[in-house]
Amino acid sequence: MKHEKTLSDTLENNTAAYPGYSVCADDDCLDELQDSETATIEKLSGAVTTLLEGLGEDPDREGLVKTPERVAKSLRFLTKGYSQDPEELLKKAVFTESYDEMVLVRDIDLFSMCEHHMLPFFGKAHVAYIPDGKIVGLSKLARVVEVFARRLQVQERLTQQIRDAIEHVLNPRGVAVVIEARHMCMVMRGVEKQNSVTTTSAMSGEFIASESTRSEFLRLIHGRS
Ligand SMILES: Nc1nc2c(ncn2[C@@H]2O[C@H](COP(=O)(O)OP(=O)(O)OP(=O)(O)O)[C@@H](O)[C@H]2O)c(=O)[nH]1
Ligand SMILES: [Zn+2]
Repeated sequence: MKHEKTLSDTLENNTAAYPGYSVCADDDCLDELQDSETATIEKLSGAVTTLLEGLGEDPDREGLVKTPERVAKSLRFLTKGYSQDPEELLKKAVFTESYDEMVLVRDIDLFSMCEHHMLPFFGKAHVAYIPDGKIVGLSKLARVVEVFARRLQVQERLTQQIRDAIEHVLNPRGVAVVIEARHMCMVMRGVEKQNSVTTTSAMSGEFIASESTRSEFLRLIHGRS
């Protein structure tokens, strides 16, 4: 949908104005988009003001006057994945190629927010697939991670969604995704375990059927190739 594409391009630039306006070329479309974004920022800002009051803060004191709007814009950026379609994004760079060995992009930085506490979790994703006649632009694998990470998530679902999007678009011989992340809700509060790291994996096809393929992937992501 052209509105969504324009909005996500804009949020990519992390701005409330619309300089990234390029997909949707008519003024009505731009106005509609701006109105909708302004309304969203206003709604979020109001909620942040309520939060500040709930904390016993004075939202009118100098340091906090702009905070509701800042937080609103920051949240829009951190959840921009809602307005992006990961499968469309992958389809932008699919090429016919006979390469049929594993392709692995390792150590993709990711920042997400847990849906339980809306606190960050962050770490690395490792994404591999074995092509079956089609390859995809390497950056698109990292972009897919980004789209799903920029939503409220649980790590397990994030891992599976990345696998499923690649599976749907490329129909490869197999996909493997491993995410290693630290959850701030377990570090800064709650159980307060500073060094805990959570690992999740989602695989398909040959990564499940062949133990040697799975072992090769695990060896490669841990840098012992
Ligand atoms: N499975 C899973 N759990 C998560 C993720 N992010 C946060 N959590 C957990 O979500 C759970 C929510 O548990 P609750 O008991 O409802 O919330 P809580 O009282 O704040 O829990 P504590 O964090 O243990 O203090 C906690 O165990 C969190 O560690 C995630 O990505 N996957
Ligand atoms: Zn949490």
